Formats: sequence, structure tokens, C-alpha cells
Amino acid sequence: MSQMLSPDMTIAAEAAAKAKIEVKNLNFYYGQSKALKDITLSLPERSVTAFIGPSGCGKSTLLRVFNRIYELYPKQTAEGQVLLDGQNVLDRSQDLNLLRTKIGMVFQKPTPFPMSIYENIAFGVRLYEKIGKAEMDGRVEQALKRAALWNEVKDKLNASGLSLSGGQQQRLCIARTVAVKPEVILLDEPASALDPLSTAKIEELIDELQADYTIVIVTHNMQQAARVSKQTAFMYLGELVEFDKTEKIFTSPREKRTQDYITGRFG
Ligand SMILES: Nc1ncnc2c1ncn2[C@@H]1O[C@H](COP(=O)(O)OP(=O)(O)OP(=O)(O)O)[C@@H](O)[C@H]1O
Repeated sequence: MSQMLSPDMTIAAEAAAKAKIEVKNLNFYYGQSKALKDITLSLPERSVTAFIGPSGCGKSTLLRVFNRIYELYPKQTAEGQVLLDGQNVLDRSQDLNLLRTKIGMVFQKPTPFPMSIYENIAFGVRLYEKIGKAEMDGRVEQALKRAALWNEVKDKLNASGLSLSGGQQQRLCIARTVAVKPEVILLDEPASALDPLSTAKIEELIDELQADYTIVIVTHNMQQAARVSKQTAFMYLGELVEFDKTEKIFTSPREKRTQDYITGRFG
């Protein structure tokens, strides 16, 4: 007979069992300069985690380690482990193309390709899969619907992606990311270049996407972190100061530095 667990124990057991990404003793260097110091944290699956902290504390650096995008630049090195479903993505043998299909990324400034709305999505899919026209049409439609953009663009799929508004362009970038069926989506300040209405749409979208994806968002905006995330990591000078449920971080943080930051005493 199975043993009954109290609700609290069940939640704790589930949280422990479903880590999607586990970071262990991670250090990161720009040349000789150490930008991340012994970071250890575990990000639960199908949930939104926010990274907050003052400018230069290492939020974007940590995000960029997850899909090894830093390797596009010379003299940037990571030490330690980043486990994706238990596999260390920092292993030399890791297939980087495969890793980047599993872990998609959306940047601060919308970066649509200079091609049609349709092609913005199809282009990425073709890099990884060979599929026919009908299936591609379906994939493009599905991705645009997932990014809450379909109704606004369905009659102009051949128009340039660059003809869209900033907020629409950012949702196109999210559609492009979703279309290759990732497991994790990294968002680096995805709404900081957008107006309040577009920001609200992106936040709504993040809330919906967490049903299917593990999401990590870097944001300067503490209200945004509080609105969209379940867990929040507060970083300072390359260290992870505190990582906890978002509600706890914003109402009763353990560390004085977190308290000072969220109450606006520095940052
Ligand atoms: N390409 C680079 N070369 C050298 N140092 C860098 C580089 N990019 C970032 N750094 C340094 O690494 C540290 C962490 O930067 P990072 O961009 O990760 O911080 P952040 O918290 O995301 O900041 P912001 O909120 O301003 O984007 C900073 O001291 C920064 O100056």
C-alpha cells in the first residue's frame, strides 16, 4: 500500500524530483575576470524562475551559460556543472546544435530576421528538421498562435518581420523560439524595450507558456519578477545571494542584501 504524504511533503517531494536545470559550483570568467562565483541552484521544470539584481551582478552571464552561447566569444570560460535533465551541458562532447534546440533564447532587443513573418519561423525549423510545405504551414501557425500573434498577422504572413511593432517583433521572436520545440526558454530582459501594453502581453504569454516550458527570465523590473515568476534568484557581484519562492523573496527575504535591494536601497 502506498504511503500517504501530507500536502506540504508532496509539494516538497515534487519540487525536488522535477529539477529541469541544476547548476552546481559554477564559476564563469571573462578572460581573467571572474563574473560568476560558485553558483549552485536548481530550477524546477515547467515553471518561471526570475534572476534579479543590480546591473553587472551576473544575471545575463548566468543565463548565457545555460545554452553555451558565450562560446561564440573568445576567452569566456565556464567551470562547474550545468545539468539539463541530469546531463552536463558543459561537457565537451555536448552537441551544441542539439543543446540550442532544447534551450531557446530571446534577447532584450527584438531581433527578427530581415525576411517575411512566415520565413522568420520556417527558417529556424528548417535548420533542424526536413518537413513538407503543409506541415511547415501548420508549424508556423501553431507557433504564432502559441506566441499570441496569429490573429494580428495571419493575413500578412508574407510581410517583412521588420514591419511589425516592437512588441509584435518580440512575440515573433518568441514564436520563432517555440517553433523548434525547445524544453527551456531563456528570456533576457524580453520586455525592457517595450511599452506597457506590449509588456503586459509578453507577461501574459510567459504565464501561459510555463504550462509546457521551463522558463528563465532576467529582469531589472522587480514588479515584473514578482508578477511572472514562481522562484526568484537575487544576485550580487557575481554571487547568488538568495534563491527562494518569489513571494518569500519579496515579502520576507532571509538576507539583508536582498531586503536592501528589493526596498530600493541600492541598485
Ligand atoms: N563581454 C564581456 N567582457 C568582459 N566582461 C564582461 C562582459 N560581459 C559582461 N562582463 C562583466 O561581467 C559582469 C556581469 O555582467 P552581466 O552582463 O552578466 O550582468 P547583469 O547582471 O546581466 O547586468 P545588466 O543588468 O546591466 O545587464 C559585469 O561585471 C560585467 O562588466
